[in-house]
Amino acid sequence: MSTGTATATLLRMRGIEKSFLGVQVLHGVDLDLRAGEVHALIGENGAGKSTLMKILAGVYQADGGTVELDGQEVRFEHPLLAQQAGVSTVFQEFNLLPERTVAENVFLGREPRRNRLVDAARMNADTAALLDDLGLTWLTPETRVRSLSVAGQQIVEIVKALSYDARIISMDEPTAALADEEVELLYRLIAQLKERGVAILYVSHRLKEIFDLSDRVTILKDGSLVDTVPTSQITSDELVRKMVGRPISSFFPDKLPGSETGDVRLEIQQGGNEQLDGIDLQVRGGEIVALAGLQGSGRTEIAHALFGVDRFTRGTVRLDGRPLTARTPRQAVRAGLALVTEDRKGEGLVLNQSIAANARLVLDAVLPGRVKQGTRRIPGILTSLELVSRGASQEVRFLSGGNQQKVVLAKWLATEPKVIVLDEPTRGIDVGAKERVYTLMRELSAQGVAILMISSELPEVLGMADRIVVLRDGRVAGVLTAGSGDISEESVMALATGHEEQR
Ligand SMILES: Nc1ncnc2c1ncn2[C@@H]1O[C@H](COP(=O)(O)OP(=O)(O)OP(=O)(O)O)[C@@H](O)[C@H]1O
Repeated sequence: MSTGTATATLLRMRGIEKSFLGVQVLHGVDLDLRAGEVHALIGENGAGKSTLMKILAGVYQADGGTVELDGQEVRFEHPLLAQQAGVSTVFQEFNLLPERTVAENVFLGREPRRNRLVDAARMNADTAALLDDLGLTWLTPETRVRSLSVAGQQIVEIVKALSYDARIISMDEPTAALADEEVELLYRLIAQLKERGVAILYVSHRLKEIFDLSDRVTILKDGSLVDTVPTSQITSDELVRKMVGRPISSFFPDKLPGSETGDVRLEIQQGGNEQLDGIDLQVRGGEIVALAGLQGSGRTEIAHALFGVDRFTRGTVRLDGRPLTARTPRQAVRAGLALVTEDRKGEGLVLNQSIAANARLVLDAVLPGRVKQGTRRIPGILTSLELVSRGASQEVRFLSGGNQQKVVLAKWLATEPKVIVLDEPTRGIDVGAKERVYTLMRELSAQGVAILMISSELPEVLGMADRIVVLRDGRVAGVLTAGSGDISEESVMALATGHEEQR
């Protein structure tokens, strides 16, 4: 136990100020980190979380305020200086070299040498010792990073941080790309880091994680500090109110009055290819059908096969009764499909172009005849998504991650699709904006759009879907209907894992 160190303040940030291009985004923020604590940092999209984290990491320089480490004022002019002082950051985009091994990545730029040559044996042994210490014996120093899962790569980043004797590790939405079982692994690793007295600064939009993991939570709003509180002393409603500035009453909005389920718009009969087999699926106009399942169960593969990214080699797909044979995404869009993917790295957004230009990207590229009409809808869509920006002419690279995701959504909604496939539509989006996305889904349903939603967040699946199609190993493991009584997180998981018989 590290109770002796649990209260020692390692890091003290005071009055941190930061402006970009003359616009102030941090207004005198204070933050303390104690040894052995998980300190959550939360706030709406654009609140300034990443900026504060990057100042701590030496990526950005603060315009004002002070940072003290162990009571000594420090100023990290470069990320390497922060790292050498024991302050490491695990960003969402990893800084690993995929073709090199785990050990080569951990010791990149400071390889142990013997007679001027890299001492690979020692490097591997030192890495093995670090892995061993954390009980990560399934990971070997000689493994090439490219062959690792996202979780594996994240672990390499954490091991690298520890090899620098990190006493502070910041994590930016570390579970965003992890499967459920990998999240468990991360939780265990975080518990071990705490035991060692490492302070963890944890940015996440998932409230469950904040309550599962954190000892204290700091809330930012519009670049200002709202509060820092022990997590055990705040309810999730209070937390949301401090963050969004208003209570969120019914998180999942009810169906709009007059919403009716119409004819079948999308139908897959016995769809199959290398990954999928015997997929039967129907989505009616006005209906929201969720695809649930573990990562690799075939959820995204169905979306890709529908959208012409991949293909069904068996079975038939119909859209409004007519056979759909999209061989390319372009054909799929023309037929009336939209596929909104979780797009965090800006794939599909042209980062150095404006919000306005990005929002009409699909219209311009694929639906020239509808540009005028579609473009008119864009401002309304962006407003309802609560986009935080300095106007439609702002380049998207200057938007926060969550706000970039909203532009991706807008780009697809502007095409007025008949069938919309939403792949993890609210990942990285704050709670207030999530509510807006759900309301928007209800509005689209009321207009007769058929919605196919892929989501790893079971509360979202249960809160929004009329039917849940649970996949396992590329097949439909079962279909659950909303309001039928047998529907719960457990029943979905039981189907997804194949453990239904054991319950
Ligand atoms: N390099 C930059 N240049 C200009 N403005 C920037 C830059 N980086 C961030 N901003 C602006 O600073 C503000 C805070 O952004 P930041 O990325 O810190 O938010 P965040 O709280 O991490 O949001 P999210 O939850 O969406 O990731 C936003 O208004 C953003 O547009």
